[in-house]
Amino acid sequence: MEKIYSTAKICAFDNNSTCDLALEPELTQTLANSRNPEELKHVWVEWRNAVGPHCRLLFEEYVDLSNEAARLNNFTNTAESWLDGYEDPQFRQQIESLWEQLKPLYLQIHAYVRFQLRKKYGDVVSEKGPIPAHLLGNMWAQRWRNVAQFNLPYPDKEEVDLTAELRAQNYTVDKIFRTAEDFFKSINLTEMPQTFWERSILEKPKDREMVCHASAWDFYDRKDFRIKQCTAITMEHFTTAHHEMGHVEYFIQYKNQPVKFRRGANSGFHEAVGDLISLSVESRKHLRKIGLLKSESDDPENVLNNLFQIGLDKIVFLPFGYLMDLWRWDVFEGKITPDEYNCKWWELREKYQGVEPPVNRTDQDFDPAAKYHIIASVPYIRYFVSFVIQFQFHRAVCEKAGQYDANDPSKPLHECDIYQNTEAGNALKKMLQLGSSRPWPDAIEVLTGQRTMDASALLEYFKPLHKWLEQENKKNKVFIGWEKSTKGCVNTK
Ligand SMILES: O=C(CCC(O)(O)[C@H](Cc1ccccc1)NC(=O)c1ccccc1)N[C@@H](Cc1c[nH]c2ccccc12)C(=O)O
Ligand SMILES: [Zn+2]
Repeated sequence: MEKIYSTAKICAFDNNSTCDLALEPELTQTLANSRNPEELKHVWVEWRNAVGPHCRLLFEEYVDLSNEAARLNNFTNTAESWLDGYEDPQFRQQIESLWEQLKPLYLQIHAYVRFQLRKKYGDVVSEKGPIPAHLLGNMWAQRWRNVAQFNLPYPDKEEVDLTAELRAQNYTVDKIFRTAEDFFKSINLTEMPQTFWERSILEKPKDREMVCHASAWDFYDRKDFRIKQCTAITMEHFTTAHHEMGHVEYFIQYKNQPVKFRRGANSGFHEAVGDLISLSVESRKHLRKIGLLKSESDDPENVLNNLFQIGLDKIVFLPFGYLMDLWRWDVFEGKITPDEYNCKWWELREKYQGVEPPVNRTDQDFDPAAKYHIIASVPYIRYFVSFVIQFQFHRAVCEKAGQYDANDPSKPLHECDIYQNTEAGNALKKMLQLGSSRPWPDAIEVLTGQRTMDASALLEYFKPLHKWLEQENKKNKVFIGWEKSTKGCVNTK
């Protein structure tokens, strides 16, 4: 399935003699930059046609083999095996409770974006229904930052978008990774060893096919750590470089643990390290420090525009981060059978994300395979966990750096930047060095003083945006939530 996914190609929208377009970089770029709904629909549908049907039977076989392996390891099925690392029988209930706390914020940004998209695209976007998934700037509608420029709260205050700025300043792939490394070093974490630069693959090779989905690798010899990424000069890849290097920093911090404990406290911790650093990097204060933001003024409109763009990544991701394994847990437990795979997927996409397919789907399609983690058997609830705990980590390190104080409105959480603050870095380091040697509540307590996952830090970070969205949606009399989709998935049997 990885081979099918990593080598799949489709033909261009306006020219079907060009048929060598791959997910990265071509299709990703089109979904990010095209404003032509027909072209977006073409890329969205053709990608799914190129991967889904060819993976459908392989996936069924994978489910049986994976469950057999789980049983041989004394688990009931793969779902139980995947959840074992969270060491809490209440884990799924905790995730559901976190989603209930975060859902109101999601409903507000969803309603606002649907209103804006309707202004831009007209009736292809219904007033009260789910949002068509191909118009949101991303192949899986999991982050909507690429459609920020016609959704900004204060559009007349628009500043140059970061992808344009990176290109204007001739950022290279190497400079993207050196910039990320510089941040980690500045807070007293560790520079990349020489072999990292010699052995990593940071650009898509021209002479051969490669699994382009980014990944970080620990060779467990305490010296050899690498990243594989088909890096493009975009803001998304700039953030992904920090994400991948966060994995490598964790490898380095726990490298003196016994091999058994050279893992994240739980898988969400591993996904949170790089994204935590990105929360500082994407603050206006930091972007200005590294010359990616020219404007001197930090007036409230500019600050809110920036917070909104971060929300299009972080808030928007939450329902997707949840539904991915809601679907797979049911598949492994046999609650979703092969002929229900696709229509149950679209039920969850509508119920949690409020998105719909641009064209009707059937049980003969297999749209989950359009996402790397499904065909590569990479669990996904780890990212939902990460998107919650990274804000708890951010609140803790920002307090340590004296950049956040719950009682001081002049130091809001979303303006914090821990760059060059070694006290913050040392506090983070103490948690990372534990690896998986202690239960994860002990690890998170070392940094934050809390022993549980807690949505309050994320809600605190986005509080100004939440208030603005509620006012704006009320002013525009926008319908909050979504009615039943007119598109969807039909069983042909
Ligand atoms: O998949 C990734 C990044 C890839 C990864 O770094 O998480 C990678 C996935 C993977 C796992 C196993 C085999 C191959 C790829 N995980 C790792 O490399 C990794 C390394 C060490 C420990 C655990 C995971 N991000 C997610 C979502 C995401 C989270 N934070 C982001 C920031 C920017 C952009 C996307 C994301 C996605 O693209 O849907
Ligand atoms: Zn990761």
